[in-house]
Amino acid sequence: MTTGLDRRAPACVLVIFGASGDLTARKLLPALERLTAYGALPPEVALVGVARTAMTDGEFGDLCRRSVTSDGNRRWDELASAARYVAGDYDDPATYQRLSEVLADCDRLHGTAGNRVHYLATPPRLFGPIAVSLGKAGLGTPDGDGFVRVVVEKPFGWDEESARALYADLSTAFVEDQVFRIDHYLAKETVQNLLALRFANSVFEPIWNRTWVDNVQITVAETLGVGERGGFYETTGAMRDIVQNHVLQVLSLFLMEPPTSFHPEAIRDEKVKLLRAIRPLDEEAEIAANAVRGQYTRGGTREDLMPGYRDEAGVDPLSSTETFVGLRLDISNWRWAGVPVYVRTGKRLPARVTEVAMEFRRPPQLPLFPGTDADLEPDALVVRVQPDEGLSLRFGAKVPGHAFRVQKASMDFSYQSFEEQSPDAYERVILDALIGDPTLFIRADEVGRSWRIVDPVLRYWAQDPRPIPLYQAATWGPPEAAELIARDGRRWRHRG
Ligand SMILES: NC(=O)C1=CN([C@@H]2O[C@H](COP(=O)(O)OP(=O)(O)OC[C@H]3O[C@@H](n4cnc5c(N)ncnc54)[C@H](OP(=O)(O)O)[C@@H]3O)[C@@H](O)[C@H]2O)C=CC1
Ligand SMILES: O=C1O[C@H](COP(=O)(O)O)[C@@H](O)[C@H](O)[C@H]1O
Repeated sequence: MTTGLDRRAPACVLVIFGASGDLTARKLLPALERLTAYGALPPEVALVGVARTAMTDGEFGDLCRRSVTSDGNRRWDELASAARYVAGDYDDPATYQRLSEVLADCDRLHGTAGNRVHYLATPPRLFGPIAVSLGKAGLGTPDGDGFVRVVVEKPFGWDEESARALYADLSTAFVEDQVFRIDHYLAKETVQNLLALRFANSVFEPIWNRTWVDNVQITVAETLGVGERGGFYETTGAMRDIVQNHVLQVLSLFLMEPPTSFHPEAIRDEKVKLLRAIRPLDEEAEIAANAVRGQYTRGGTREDLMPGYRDEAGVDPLSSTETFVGLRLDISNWRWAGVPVYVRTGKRLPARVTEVAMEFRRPPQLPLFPGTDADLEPDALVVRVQPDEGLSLRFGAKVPGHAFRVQKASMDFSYQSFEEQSPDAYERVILDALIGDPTLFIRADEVGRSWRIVDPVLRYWAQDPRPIPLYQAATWGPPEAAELIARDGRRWRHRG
C-alpha cells in the first residue's frame, strides 16, 4: 500500500465508459474535482468520456462542470475544458476506432505517454462486452513501458458462474494485474483503519481469537429505501448488493490472519484464505436455520410514512426480492472455530449504521454483583464505519455511590478528532487506480469465493415456496432476524 502524502497520478488518460450516467455525475466527476483541488492530478492527466448519448467535447466539458461545485479550481476547469468525448454504441468497432484516435490526440497534446485507465461505469451486463471490444481494438495492451488498466464497478456477476464468464471476457483483453475491481467500502477510512488497529498495535492481537471473543456482529443498516433504483434492485437484492461484496470484504479484513507484509498481494492472500475458511451453508436445513431474508412494507410515523418496497417505482407488486438479510456464518480455522459471525443488512431500518463489533466472553462469574450478569451487555470493541467514524471499547464500570452497581461505560475514539479530512471513497479508489495500487481492489479469487458463500442461500430462497418474511419500514427487520441470534442466547447490538 502506498502511504506517502505525495500521492500524485502519473501521466495518463482516464477513460470513463458510461460517461452520461448517474455514477459519473454523482461520484466520479466530484471525486476528480477534489483530486485536482489538492494537486493529485497533474496537467499530464486527461479525461475522455464514452457513451451512446450524442454530445460534443464541449458539451461533455459542460456536464463535468455542471456536476461539481467548484470554487476557482483552475486545474479542474482546465481538465474539464480539455475533456474529450466519444459517442457510440459499446459494441460498435467504430466507437473504439474513434477512441483510439482521441487517445492518440491526448498523448500528443497532454503528454499522456500511452498510459490509459478504462473505468467501466455502465450497467454491469456491458462490462464483459466492453472489455472484449477494447481487446479487439488493441486498447488493452500497453505500449512499451506504459500501462493500461481497467476499473470495474460492482457487481462482478450475479453468481459464481456469471462471475466466471465476466472473468473470461476481461481476460480476453487484460491480465489479472491490470484489473481493478472496486468495492468502495474498502476505501472508507475506518475500514482501512482496521489494518492500523490490528497491526500497528500489539494490544489487540492477543485477544483477537476464540479464547476471548464470544461473537462478531457486522451491521450494514440503511434508513433509505431503494428510491429510484427499484428496477436495478429487483435483479439484485440485499444479498448481492451488500453481503456478497461489502460485508464479506469487511469481514475478511477484520478476521484475517496477519499478512506477512503490507504488499497488496500479501493482504489479498490473507483475505482470500479467510473467505475460504467460511463454511458455506450447503444443506437446506442449515440454510433455513442460519439465513433470514425480509422485505420492507409501509411503515414509519404518521408524519413520515414510508412506502413499502412493492410500492416503489420499478418494483414488481408481487416481488419477493429481499431488502434485508440476516446470517450466521462460521469460520473453520483455529483462530475462529466456534465464534459465530452474525451479519445483518437492510434498507429502511431505523438507523444508518455500519459497524463491526466484537463481543467478548463474559467473566467466568460475577461474585461482586450477583444477579446482574444477564442484564449487563458484554464487553465489546466496536469499529464504526459510518456515521461518526471511529472506535469504541465498551466495558463495565462501577456506578459512583455506596452500592456496588456496575454499568456499561465506553472509551471512544472519533475520526473527527483529527484535523485532516478523510478523502471520499471514490477519490481514494480513482487515485489508487491511476497510481496502480491494487490493495483496496478485489482480486478474482476473492470474487469467486464470495459467490461460493452466498450462492447456495440465493438458490435456496429462489425455490422456497414460502412467502418472504416482511418487516415494517423503520424496524430492525423481520422477527426471524431476532430469533436467529436469540436461539444462540445472544442479542443484536441494535434492536427495537
Ligand atoms: N449510481 C450509483 O450510485 C452506483 C453505481 N454503481 C455501479 O456503477 C455502474 C454505473 O451505474 P449508474 O451510473 O447508476 O448507471 P446508469 O444506469 O446511469 O448507466 C450509465 C450509463 O450507461 C448507459 N446505459 C444505460 N443503460 C444502457 C443500456 N441498456 N444499454 C447501453 N447503455 C446503457 C447510459 O449511457 P448512454 O445511454 O449515454 O450510453 C448511462 O448513462 C453500475 O455498474 C452500478 O452497479 C456502483 C455504486 C453506486
Ligand atoms: O454499493 C452500494 O452501497 C450503497 C451504500 O453505500 P454507503 O457508502 O452509502 O454506505 C447502497 O445504498 C447501495 O444499494 C449499494 O449498491
